[in-house]
Amino acid sequence: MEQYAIKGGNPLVGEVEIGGAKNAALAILAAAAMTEETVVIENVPDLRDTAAMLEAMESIGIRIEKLDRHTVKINAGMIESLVVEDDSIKKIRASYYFLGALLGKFKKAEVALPGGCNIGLRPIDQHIKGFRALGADVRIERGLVITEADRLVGSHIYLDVVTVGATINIMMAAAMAEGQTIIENAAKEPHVVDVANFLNSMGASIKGAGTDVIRIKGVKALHGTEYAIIPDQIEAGTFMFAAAVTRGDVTVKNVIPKHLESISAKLIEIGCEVEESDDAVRVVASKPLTHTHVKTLPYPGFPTDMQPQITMALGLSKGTSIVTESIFENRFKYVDELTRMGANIKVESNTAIIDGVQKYTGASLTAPDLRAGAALVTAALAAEGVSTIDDIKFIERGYEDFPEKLQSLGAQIEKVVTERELQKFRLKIG
Ligand SMILES: CC(=O)N[C@H]1[C@@H](OP(=O)(O)OP(=O)(O)OC[C@H]2O[C@@H](n3ccc(=O)[nH]c3=O)[C@H](O)[C@@H]2O)O[C@H](CO)[C@@H](O)[C@@H]1O
Ligand SMILES: C=C(OP(=O)(O)O)C(=O)O
Repeated sequence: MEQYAIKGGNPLVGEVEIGGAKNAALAILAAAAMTEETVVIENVPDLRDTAAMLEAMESIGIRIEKLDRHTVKINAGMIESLVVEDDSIKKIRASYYFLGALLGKFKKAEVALPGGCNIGLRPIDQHIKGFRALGADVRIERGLVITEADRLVGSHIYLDVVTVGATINIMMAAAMAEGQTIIENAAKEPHVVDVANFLNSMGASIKGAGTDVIRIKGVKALHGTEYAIIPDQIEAGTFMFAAAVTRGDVTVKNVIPKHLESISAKLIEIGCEVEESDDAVRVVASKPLTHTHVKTLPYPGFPTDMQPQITMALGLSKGTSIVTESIFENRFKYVDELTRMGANIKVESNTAIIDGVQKYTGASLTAPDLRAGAALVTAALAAEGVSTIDDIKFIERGYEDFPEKLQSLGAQIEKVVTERELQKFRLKIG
């Protein structure tokens, strides 16, 4: 069984390069199916989720060529099927992007219902509402979402909740619809803007991405492009909090500091120093951490994908903190694991009430999902003693070379497979 073995206690110090944004990459890969021409995408992170997406694309006849670890050449000119039900795709959330992309281009798609992190109900009613508003028929049969249309016609769509997935999906479907589509109450996340920029680089006409009203003028065809994906806000934020809890000094490089503002603001509130430059942010944690309150919100609010990381840090911060999760109803499952490390956290409905403790101690832990898993890794890096973390496949969904990057900052972490390797790790760290 693959595990991370971690000996805590070393402050993380140094510089770390942040990769391309998972949640932008997954949508952009699907959107590359919207032209027969060749698309080259750079800064694609090498993750379990992107591998699953590429595998699913190949399964329907899309040609994929990896030019290097992070650059993918895609040609969907010979697409053979509009049914995406590859086994790998059932595990990931972003499979739903094939619906918008294929419906937009081919007016038909059949895609396995989305998987992804088990953090709440995660309905797709707003995606469906959007496709129907554009004139598509949508039904769910045999575990597939089936959507088709004779023609797609632009429409005025008001989203009932701010949803990243539905905003992007409707934007993709509307990119090749007849006439204008207006999405109101749209999500404003950096990856919404990145997908709009990508589609525009293919000849789409999308304005307003990054605000809550997006206007899309449908075009007849999209063309090939070369495009580089934005840096991952959540990977960067995870390293920033790892610096904070290990009392370290870490510079995250190749980031867009603007995208990290809500994260930087909370780190400053809890006692860290944060220095921004053009494409880097340095976090120095020289003072003891202190309490704060935080509520997850759509961008530019504090991201739900950083909620486990901040809760983990507040568990080690002086005083009482409150974290309110307003996006997903079941995103505190990891608190039981933190409790096993000595944390004093009480969860009531969507709120965690945290009484900071002086230290965590190493324990045998299991990652319940992607970000919770990353938060447990950082908790273990701050803890006294050795921890092991199981189910790291969740963490590998969203973090490329996580142990290696942490090692480069001085962390004692290794991926081990056998009991013997674990024993070797224990002997090595003494
Ligand atoms: C692959 C991907 O990009 N995943 C991200 C995406 O997930 P995902 O696309 O699932 O998240 P959404 O932004 O769509 O969800 C936001 C809220 O809207 C609700 N909702 C959503 C769609 C819908 O049709 N109906 C509905 O009620 C959800 O249950 C949730 O409460 O955005 C989330 C919020 O930033 C992130 O945590 C995920 O990492
Ligand atoms: C929740 C996440 O991913 P997904 O939506 O793919 O499950 C995440 O990236 O934190």
